[in-house]
Amino acid sequence: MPGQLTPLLWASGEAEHHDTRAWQWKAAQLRAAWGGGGGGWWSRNQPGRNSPNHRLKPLADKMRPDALQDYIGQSRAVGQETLLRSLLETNEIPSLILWGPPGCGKTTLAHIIANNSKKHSIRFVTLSATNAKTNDVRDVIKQAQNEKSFFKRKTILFIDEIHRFNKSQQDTFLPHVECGTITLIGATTENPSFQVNAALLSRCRVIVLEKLPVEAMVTILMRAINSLGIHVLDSSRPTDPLSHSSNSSSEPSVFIEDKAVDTLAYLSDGDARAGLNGLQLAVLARLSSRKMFCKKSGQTYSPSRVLITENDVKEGLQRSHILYDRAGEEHYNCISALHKAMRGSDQNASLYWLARMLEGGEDPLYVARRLVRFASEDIGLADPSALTQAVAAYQGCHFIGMPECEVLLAQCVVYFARAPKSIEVYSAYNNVKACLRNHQGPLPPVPLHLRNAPTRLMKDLGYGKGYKYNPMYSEPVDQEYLPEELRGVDFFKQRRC
Ligand SMILES: Nc1ncnc2c1ncn2[C@@H]1O[C@H](COP(=O)(O)OP(=O)(O)OP(=O)(O)O)[C@@H](O)[C@H]1O
Repeated sequence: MPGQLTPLLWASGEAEHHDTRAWQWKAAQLRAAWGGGGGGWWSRNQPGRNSPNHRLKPLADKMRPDALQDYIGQSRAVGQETLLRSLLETNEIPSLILWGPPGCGKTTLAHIIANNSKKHSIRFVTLSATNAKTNDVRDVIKQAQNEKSFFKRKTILFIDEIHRFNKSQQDTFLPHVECGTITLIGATTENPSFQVNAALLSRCRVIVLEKLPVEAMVTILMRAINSLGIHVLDSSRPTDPLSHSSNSSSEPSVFIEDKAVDTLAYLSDGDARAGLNGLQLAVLARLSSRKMFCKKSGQTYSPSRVLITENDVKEGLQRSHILYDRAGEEHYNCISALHKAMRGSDQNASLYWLARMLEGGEDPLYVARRLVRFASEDIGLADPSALTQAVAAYQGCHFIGMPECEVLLAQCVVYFARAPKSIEVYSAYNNVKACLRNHQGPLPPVPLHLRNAPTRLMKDLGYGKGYKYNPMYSEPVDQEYLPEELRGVDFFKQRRC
């Protein structure tokens, strides 16, 4: 295993993330790779090549298994001895919430259930909470009611990213799950105890899916590699595949180093979509740059063998990651850029970073939570109403969801960019925390005069003795409120104590 590499987080060039032109250039390169030079080989070799729009589908979608026996890993959730497995086998599907990290197989499991249910004449309807409106849910429910009463047909409603539905949207289907008009299957990357209505949650079985382990990732990648007709090169037998040019067809033979497969499996961090996208981009990039220049003849030629190396897959993974990443580095880069733009009072850039996140499918509540923090950390007492604004924006987003809530966030972001800034409270509080953390030995006792004395014994021990009750004095009271050993310390002025 490549020890020093961190999954999905190797150096990607800070400047590139913050440079729009670099971003656009990467996207253009990527598009070229998808439809460009390698496209011919790709469309002739990829799985599902006979379907009319097969060139448009990502490899991950094409490799999605249709049956449970091809579903890799996740044995704790759907292994042989599990309850869910026996329910699926007898086709008794309960309402489910599939909870797990991106690319671990939630949609795939729903797809397998859909396939199975079609065989038993059960309707399977899919909605994505990122773009479905409450009316879409109502339509599905109405149809489900008709199907149930006229044809005795059951309906399974699959809602991808169910956590993006707000409370009132989730309330729409609660009674229909309760009375059995629909069986609900929701998929979410977020903890359902916080993001799914308690009433709805109590009517669903929560299935926890895990990050796919490296071995499962290798199996998934190897299936794709085999179906693409790519040969795996055994690194224990060092031969140069490019030196053998026995291939007579015009199609190149594609090879991949075995360590490239291992590295891809490892760096995908349990996300099969990232791994398969990375593989696809590595192959396409290598194929599209296949033309070589021969110094001797002065002509270009295309070698009949192409080798995908460890570096190619890293590059492929990095490219796919930039475009599809919602849970990784790009998500943190963008929120950091938004925070800094607001801190720098640049309303223009603040709006840009906000839109870039929302358009990329970011959860609006994630952004709203950051605004609540910003209100106190960066604006603080320079404009205390900022905190109210942020909390209101958070609640508004929760009530109305995307896309309607985007303007609430935009308003709040511009308000914050324009607001006066003060870190007085934030840094004073940090000074107090540093003081407590750096303290050696037992913490100083609370001064006796500041202690409450609800019992006689406490009074006898001197609790509350000498305390001056401020409202009784017309002039400022001279009284110490810090422990004895901190006397004179001013957290608002000094950095450390
Ligand atoms: N357990 C699995 N077995 C085989 N292939 C898998 C498995 N999990 C994922 N895949 C592959 O990865 C692709 C992406 O998986 P899927 O769409 O199910 O992820 P997801 O958990 O729904 O992710 P997200 O939360 O990002 O939507 C699938 O199309 C499939 O090719």
